[in-house]
Amino acid sequence: MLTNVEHIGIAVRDIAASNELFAKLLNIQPYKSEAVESEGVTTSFFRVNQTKIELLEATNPDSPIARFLEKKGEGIHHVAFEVENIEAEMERLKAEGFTLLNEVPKRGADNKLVCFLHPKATNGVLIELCQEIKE
Ligand SMILES: CC[C@H](C(=O)O)C(=O)SCCNC(=O)CCNC(=O)[C@H](O)C(C)(C)COP(=O)(O)OP(=O)(O)OC[C@H]1O[C@@H](n2cnc3c(N)ncnc32)[C@H](O)[C@@H]1OP(=O)(O)O
Ligand SMILES: [Co+2]
Repeated sequence: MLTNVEHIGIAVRDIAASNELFAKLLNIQPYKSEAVESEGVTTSFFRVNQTKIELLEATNPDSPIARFLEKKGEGIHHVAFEVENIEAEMERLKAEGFTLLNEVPKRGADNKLVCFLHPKATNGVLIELCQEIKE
């Protein structure tokens, strides 16, 4: 079950400058900055009521964010949905014909397990599934 839009991922070239811009826009400070080495990104998170804005800057040229910026420039990169059981959702979506970009849930930012669906199978929108990691 997809319960809510957990975050909207925005690709940016300069996360320090974008932190200032979004802090002005939202009138709040980011609650977290976190690097995710496996994804070649550094992120910062702003909480906006039930959802979040995730800013993403590439930390190496092979990062998905670097390739996205090269091709499309700054902008909305993905929409992340919160799920209660990521494995069950991955199985359901695979059976429905969606293309999973990772067959096993992987560690994301903000204490989550994540999986991505190929945008070609979702009308050109990169979709991320997120499940909170309960300690
Ligand atoms: C996990 C940490 C954090 C979190 O929230 O926890 C994150 O969100 S990390 C976010 C960064 N990580 C990822 O995005 C992982 C999943 N992404 C991928 O595997 C790739 O980026 C992929 C497969 C979506 C695209 O790979 P690549 O750019 O190497 O391939 P192409 O350039 O050939 O793209 C293929 C096709 O897809 C279109 N595309 C690419 N990125 C996006 C996007 N973000 N949204 C929509 N469409 C996208 C691209 O334009 C190509 O289409 P075409 O019509 O052929 O031009
Ligand atoms: Co994300």
